[in-house]
Amino acid sequence: MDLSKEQFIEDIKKRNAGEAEFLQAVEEVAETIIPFLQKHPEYRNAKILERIAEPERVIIFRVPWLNDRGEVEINRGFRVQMNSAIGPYKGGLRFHGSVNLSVLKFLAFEQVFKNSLTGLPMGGGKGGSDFDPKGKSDNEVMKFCQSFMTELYRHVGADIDIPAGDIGVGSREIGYLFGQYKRIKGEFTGVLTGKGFEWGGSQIRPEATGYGLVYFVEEILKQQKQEIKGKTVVISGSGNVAQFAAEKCIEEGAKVLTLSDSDGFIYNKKGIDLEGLAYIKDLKNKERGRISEYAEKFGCEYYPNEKPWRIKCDIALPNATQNELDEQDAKQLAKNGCICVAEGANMPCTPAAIAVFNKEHIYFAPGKAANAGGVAVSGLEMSQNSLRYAWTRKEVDQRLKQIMHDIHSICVKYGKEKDGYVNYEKGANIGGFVKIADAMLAQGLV
Ligand SMILES: NC(=O)C1=CN([C@@H]2O[C@H](COP(=O)(O)OP(=O)(O)OC[C@H]3O[C@@H](n4cnc5c(N)ncnc54)[C@H](O)[C@@H]3O)[C@@H](O)[C@H]2O)C=CC1
Ligand SMILES: O=C(O)CCC(=O)C(=O)O
Repeated sequence: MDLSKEQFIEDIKKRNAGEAEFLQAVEEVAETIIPFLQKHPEYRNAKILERIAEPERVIIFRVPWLNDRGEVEINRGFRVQMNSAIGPYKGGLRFHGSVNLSVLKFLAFEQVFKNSLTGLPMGGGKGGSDFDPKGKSDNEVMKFCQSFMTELYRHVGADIDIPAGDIGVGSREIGYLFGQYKRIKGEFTGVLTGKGFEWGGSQIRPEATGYGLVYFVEEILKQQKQEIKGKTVVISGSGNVAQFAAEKCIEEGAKVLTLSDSDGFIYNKKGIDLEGLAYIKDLKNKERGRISEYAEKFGCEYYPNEKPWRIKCDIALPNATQNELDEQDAKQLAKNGCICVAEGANMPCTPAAIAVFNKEHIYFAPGKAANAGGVAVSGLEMSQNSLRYAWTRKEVDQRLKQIMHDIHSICVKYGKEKDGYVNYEKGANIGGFVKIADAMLAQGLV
C-alpha cells in the first residue's frame, strides 16, 4: 500500500478544515516521515501516521467565572489528548486570547514527538483556554483557574493526563489549579508539573526549557568545533523560556542583545547582563509590566511593534510564539551571517523560513527537539513525585544535560545528510516517530 504526500495532506485538510496551525504542523512532519515510510511497510500498512494525526480525544468545556466587578464572564476550556502510546498524556496549558482548537491540536501534535524524543514514558497532550491573564487581578486569575479545574479534574490524573504551564500559565496559575484539584479529589498527587518546590515541584523546572535550549545549541556548536562563549545572541520573548535561555547564554559567556514582548523589542548593544535580567524577571513575573520599561531604566534602544530578527547575530532563539519568524526574517538572518537558529517556542519559524535555513545550511533546531528540556524535567518531576523524593538542583541539571545530549544524538542519527549537513528537523521527526510507531504496532489497533 502506497502513501502519497498529496493524498495524505488532502485527507488531513478535509478532516480538519480551517485549522491552519494544525495543518502546518502535520504537513511539516509528513514532509520527512512519508519518504521514510516508503522503506517501512509495517508502519505504512498499519496507518500509523494517519492515526498519530487524529487526536485520541478532545474535550471542550464552558468556564464561567465572576470578575472583580461581580459580572459573569465565560471562556472556553480545552484539553486535546493526542496520543498515549508511550505514556499518559503530558503537555502544557496555554491561557491566551488566541487559543482555539487548531492552535491546541498543533501544540498537542508537536508534543507527541517531543515527549518521545526525551526518552521518558510520556504521551502527548495540550490544553488551555481563550482566557488571557494579562490585565487580570490575582483574584480573577484564581477564580478562573478554579472554575477551569472544576471541569478539567475529571479528565486528568497522575497516571492519566498531567498538564503543566505554557504561555500565560506560570507558577501562580499552576498553584491555583493544583489547589482546586486537591480540594475536589481530596488527594495530593502529581497531577500537574511546574509545582512549587516546597509542594512537590522539581528543582530546575522553571529554568529547564531555556537552559535545555542552550544545552542543545552547545551540542550543535560542538559538532562544528565551536563554542557559545563570545557569540552574539538575539532572543525574542521575555517570558519563562526567554528569561532562562538568556540567563544560561550570559552564564556561558555569550552576549544577549535583545528580548521582546508583543509590543516591541529592546536592543542592548553591550549585552543584557544578569542585573538587567533580574529586573526583567521581576518586571514580567511580578509587576507584569512591558519590556519597554527596561529600555527606559537601562538606557538602551527600544523598537515598538518590531521583531528583533534584523539585528546582526551569530545565534537566533525565537522564544515567543508560533509563526513569529518568516521568510524575510530568515533571509535577513542569513545575510547577517547567523549560523544557528534554535526554537525555544513551538513552531515559531514558518515553513518558508525553515526552507531558507536549509538552503543556506544554517543549523536549524526545531522546537520538538530544542525546547524539549521543559517537558523532560516535567517528566523528572513526575518520577520524583512517584518516588516521594526530591533530587538536588545539580542532579536534575545533570539529567537535563544528558537528555539534551541524547536528543541531539538522535537528531544526528536520523538527520545527517550525505554531505555532512545535519537536518535536525528530519532527524527529530523520524527519531520521535519510530518509538511511538513501534509502541502503536505492539499495542494493536487502538
Ligand atoms: N514554558 C515551557 O516550559 C515551554 C514553553 N514552550 C513554548 O515557548 C513559548 C513561550 O512560552 P513561555 O515562555 O512559557 O510563555 P510566557 O507566557 O512565559 O511568555 C510568552 C512570551 O511570548 C511573548 N508573546 C506572546 N505572544 C506574542 C506575540 N503575539 N508576539 C510577540 N510576543 C508574544 C510574551 O510577551 C512573552 O514574552 C511558547 O511557544 C511555548 O509554547 C515550549 C516548551 C516548554
Ligand atoms: O512540561 C510540560 O508538561 C509541558 C511543556 C510544554 O508545554 C511544551 O513542551 O510545549
